[in-house]
Amino acid sequence: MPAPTYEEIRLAPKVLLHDHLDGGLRPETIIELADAVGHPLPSTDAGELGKWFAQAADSGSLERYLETFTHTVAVTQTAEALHRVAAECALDLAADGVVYAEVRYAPEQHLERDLALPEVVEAVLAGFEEGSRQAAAAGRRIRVGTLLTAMRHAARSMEIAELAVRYRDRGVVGFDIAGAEAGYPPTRHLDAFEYLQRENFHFTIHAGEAFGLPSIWQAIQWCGADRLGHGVRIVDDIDPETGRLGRLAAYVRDKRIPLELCPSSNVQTGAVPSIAEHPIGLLHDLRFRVTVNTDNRLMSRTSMSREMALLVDAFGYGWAELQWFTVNAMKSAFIPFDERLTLINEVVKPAYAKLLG
Ligand SMILES: O=c1[nH]cnc2c1ncn2[C@H]1C[C@H](O)[C@@H](CO)O1
Ligand SMILES: [Zn+2]
Repeated sequence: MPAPTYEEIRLAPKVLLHDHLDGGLRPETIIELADAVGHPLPSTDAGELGKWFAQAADSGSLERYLETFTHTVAVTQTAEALHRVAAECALDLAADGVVYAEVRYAPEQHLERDLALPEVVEAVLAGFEEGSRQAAAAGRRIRVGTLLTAMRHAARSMEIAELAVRYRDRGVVGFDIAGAEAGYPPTRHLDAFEYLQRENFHFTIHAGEAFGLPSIWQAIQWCGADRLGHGVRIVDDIDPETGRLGRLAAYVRDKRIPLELCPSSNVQTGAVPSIAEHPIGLLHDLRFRVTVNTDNRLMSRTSMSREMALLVDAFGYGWAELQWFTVNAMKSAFIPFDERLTLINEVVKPAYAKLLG
């Protein structure tokens, strides 16, 4: 069977668990929003600006990669701006064939003007609803859940965890911590994770991206993370010659802990040397609960379809593997089990059954 093409992949249903709202703005929108608030940008030409983000993020360091967010955060400090970028996010994902997405952002980064935390959350939720409604009207159905992120270098994780729980029945489906990993272990936020567990809520933790096994171990065994944001460094606990797993890697695989892998982002931050050398190949072969994600579509100039197409090219994957990634992601989502099952059985499987022929 011929390899899936980019256009065929775009039309196939896909599921995305790790995508940052402030990492996915359209360059044109950044320019308009920046103009309205007088924020200076490296370029006011949409094509040039898109290139600038990709090049600046292509730094080989997570810290330098994160500096590019100054611009996207600076222009999203009002309810209108947040509503707009959330609506456009839902539309862009739907146009790319994503049928279910969990999109995250850090509410604490949008308080520079006069918004309060609940206003930030409400603006984004309303934007996702509006974008999803417009996408459905255009024949592209998408469901978007929100994860609230706390910044790991800051000290607001408890407040953000409480905010997430407060909005749990209005579209917020989980919690996350992000930001520079080295020097900011997840255990700094243990009180927030313990609170979330007491509330029977769900969370993922960025771990094992720019720092290795101790970060993954803490995220799982101290903090109780349901999923790992990236988690790619779990390969450090696998013998490359024999495929033999260390205790932590065995635990992650045995417990079916989902890995939110983001191939292009990992190449940009220097976590891996290239897509072809990305440990996703090994982790797939060893049947870890692997999922494929975009991380930041603007900084990586990517989409779910592009990430999948890159893997098809590098590893020779076909529809069977793309279905496996998609079902893995849907199984690992933070929405209720019956709703996940419905999406798997009524949306994902019938479409891939046709593609598999
Ligand atoms: O891949 C990432 N690792 C750690 N932090 C990240 C990554 N991508 C985005 N962020 C940060 C920058 C954003 O401003 C923040 C919230 O989305 O999360
Ligand atoms: Zn991320």
